[in-house]
Amino acid sequence: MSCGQQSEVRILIMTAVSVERDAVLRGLHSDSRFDVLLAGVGSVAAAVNTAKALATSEYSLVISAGIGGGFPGRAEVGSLVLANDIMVADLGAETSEGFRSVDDLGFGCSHIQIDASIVELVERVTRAMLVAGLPVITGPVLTVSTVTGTAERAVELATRIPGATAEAMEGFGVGFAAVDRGLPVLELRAISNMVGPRDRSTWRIKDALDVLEVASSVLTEVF
Ligand SMILES: O=C(O)c1cccc(C(=O)CC[C@H]2O[C@@H](n3cnc4c(=O)[nH]cnc43)[C@H](O)[C@@H]2O)c1
Repeated sequence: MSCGQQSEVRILIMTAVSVERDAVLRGLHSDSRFDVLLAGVGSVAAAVNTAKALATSEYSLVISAGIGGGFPGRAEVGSLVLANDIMVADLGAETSEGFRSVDDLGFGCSHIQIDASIVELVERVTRAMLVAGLPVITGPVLTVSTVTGTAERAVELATRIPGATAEAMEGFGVGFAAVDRGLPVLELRAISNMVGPRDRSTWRIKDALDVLEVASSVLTEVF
C-alpha cells in the first residue's frame, strides 16, 4: 500500500440459503466491497463455511444475514432486527430445575463477545436503517438448532432470555468463526414469521426477503 492510500473495507455476508443470498446481492448492487456466501442451515454448517471463507480472503467485518422468527411483542413480521447480542439459546442441559446453559454448566459461553466498537457499529447501522425508513430494532437474536414450533417453547425462551427479539439458526456459528479470527460480527434478520405455534402458511418469506434487500442497500451507504 502506498502512502496516503487507505485499505478498503471488505465485508463478508453469510446467508443460510440461496434466496437470502440473492436478496442481499440485489440490495448490494454489485458493490465490490462485499462478498456474499452461503453458510448453510444451522450453526455447525455456518461456522465451518464462515471459517473456510475467512481462511481464504481478508475481511474486516462479518455479517450473518437472513430471515428469522420474531418474538411476539418484540419484532413483527416485515420488521428488521439487528442483534445487540448474538447467542446460542439451546446449548446446555435440561435439568429438573429447567434449562442450564453452557455458561451455567461451566463449559463455555453462549454469547458472542460484543465490545464497544461493535455496540457503536450496531448503533450506526440502526440509525442508517431508520433514516432509510426501515422498521429496525435491536435486541438479542437467539441461535437455535430447532425452529420453535409451540407457544410453550416461545414463552420458555422469552422468559429465560430477557429481551429475546428474534430467533434464527446461524448467527452463533458465523459469530464463533468471526471471533476466532478476531473479527467483528453483526447479525441482521428480516422477520418472516412469528416465534410460536408452527403454521407455515403464515410465513411471509417474500416480504422478509424484500426487506432484507432494502436493508442490504443501506449497508452500502454505511460502510
Ligand atoms: O421455503 C422457502 O421458500 C424458504 C425460503 C427462504 C428461506 C427458507 C428457510 O426456511 C430458511 C431457514 C432459515 O431461516 C431462518 N429462520 C426463519 N424463521 C425462523 C424461525 O422462526 N426460527 C428459526 N430460524 C428461522 C433460519 O436461520 C434458517 O436458516 C425457506
